[in-house]
Amino acid sequence: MSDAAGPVDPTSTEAWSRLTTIASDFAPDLRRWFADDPGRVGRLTFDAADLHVDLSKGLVDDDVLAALLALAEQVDVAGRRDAMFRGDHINVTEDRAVLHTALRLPADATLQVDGQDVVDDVHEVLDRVYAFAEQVRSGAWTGVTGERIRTVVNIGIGGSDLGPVMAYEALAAYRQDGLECRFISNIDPTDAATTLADLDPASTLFIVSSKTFGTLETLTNARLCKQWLLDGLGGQDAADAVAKHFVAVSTALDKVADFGIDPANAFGFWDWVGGRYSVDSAIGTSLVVAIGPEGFRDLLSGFHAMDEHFRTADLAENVPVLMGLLNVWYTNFLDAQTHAVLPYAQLLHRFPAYLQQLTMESNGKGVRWDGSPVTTDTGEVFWGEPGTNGQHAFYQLIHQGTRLIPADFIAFATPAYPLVDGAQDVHELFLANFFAQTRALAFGKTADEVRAEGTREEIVPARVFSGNRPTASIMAPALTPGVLGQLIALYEHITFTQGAVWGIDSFDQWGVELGKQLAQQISPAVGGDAEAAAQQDASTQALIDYYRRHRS
Ligand SMILES: O=P(O)(O)OC[C@H]1O[C@](O)(CO)[C@@H](O)[C@@H]1O
Repeated sequence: MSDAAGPVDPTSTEAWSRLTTIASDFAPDLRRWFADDPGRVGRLTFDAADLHVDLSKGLVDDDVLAALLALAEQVDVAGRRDAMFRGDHINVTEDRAVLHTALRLPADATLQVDGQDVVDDVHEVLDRVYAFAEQVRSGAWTGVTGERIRTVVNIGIGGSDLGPVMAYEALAAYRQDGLECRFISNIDPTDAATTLADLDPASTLFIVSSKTFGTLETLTNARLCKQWLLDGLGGQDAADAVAKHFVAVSTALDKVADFGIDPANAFGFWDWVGGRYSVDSAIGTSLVVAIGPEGFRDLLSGFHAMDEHFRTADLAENVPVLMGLLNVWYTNFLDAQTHAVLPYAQLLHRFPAYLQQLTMESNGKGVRWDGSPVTTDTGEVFWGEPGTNGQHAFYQLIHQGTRLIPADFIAFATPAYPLVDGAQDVHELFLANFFAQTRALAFGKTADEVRAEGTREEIVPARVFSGNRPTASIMAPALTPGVLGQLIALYEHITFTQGAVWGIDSFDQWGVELGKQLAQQISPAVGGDAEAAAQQDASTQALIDYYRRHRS
């Protein structure tokens, strides 16, 4: 499967035909499959690093699995994976290597890419980030008035925000007391205003995080924050204040300097790190400040452990490959359109949002990496909320609605904050819900079972649960930095596997460009430029007109 030859069309493979045939009269019956096959759970449960993954409640039997693995062989998922790890330019439309896996290689590894040992580069920057974070954590780094830094505000959007904020929330138990991180992402001025409202400029440090350092939202927010800082400090020399209160993370260090941030206070990364794959680069600087270099090292080791599993495990035992293939089965053969991610861990409340960028910006594509149209549906709409909140909101549809919604359930044996209600361990009650939901979804409740409870016949149908609703259960001992790294890498590689099957470039994001361009073009019209307004379509003109009549 060479890039020159273009991707293999998955629908042209023998395995795809086999899957089509299987799907045509597929009648999943998890009750029977479990009853008839005592080995099912053992065969479909896997350990990858610290993650324990049970796929037995998925809609998959041995035939389906064999055909999916054959599909992976026939489109050469392993070859594409190896090309990624090697540093080949598999991001074809941007002619770039895709090497987020190099960000978590240990310092004694080597990886030559385009004539350069990238591991040296990675660790040189990591050491600088760690030294900076230690200074902030210890109080050695002070603001321009000599005050200790109490709040670090990360300014970034997309991958320069979602990863750090998700991990900051997830690892709340590992944060240093007395040092808070906040995050500004939206260009809605309300975001900056509410985030800064109760902060003291003298003890606030900003990290401007932007791969390109050209993103409108981030640069606008950075300017707002600079103004807020200078106004609040009153009379301090601007250059001195910026030097003590602003650092930057970017691949474009020249633009950082243009913004007025000293390159000595900037941490670089490389074009081979995609934004949505960058939380483990210097983009994670706010997180390093929060959890410390030791915590961040553990996070990186977790990523690396999952990378090694993905790189070396047989496809038949390879958890990201299996989960990616199952998603292809659900999407392309069983007509699933969305995928729920349901963490039974309050601290993972931003994980679904993080996965939305990872999966949907990666695989929401209509052309393959050679420019030809895709030959089948791609992408899945990822969404979710932490359990048990979701149970009291949208689980109704997952249990009894007409759509098939594969769902990943995530839980941890040990809670971050153990609490007891009287004699009852609340975490166990929480976990009982986690176990109950996947069981209910898999095995349902028949009409006879409903009747046996004495239910009136007219409402029996409403109380039946069909079952056979697929879930994957992911468990780990605890939500540590290492386990979080494994979890993120798991989903990165699931996303990779799906993209490889579909033959798409999962590492570009041209779909976000048109809206950005138009926003620049429409901006003068919003500000009252009649000529610019006249160039807009009738609907847009009318909406802008409404805004201009109603603004205060
Ligand atoms: O880090 P930057 O360059 O500011 O980009 C932010 C985000 O914008 C995008 O390029 C497009 O939304 C994302 O891929 C990226 O994470």
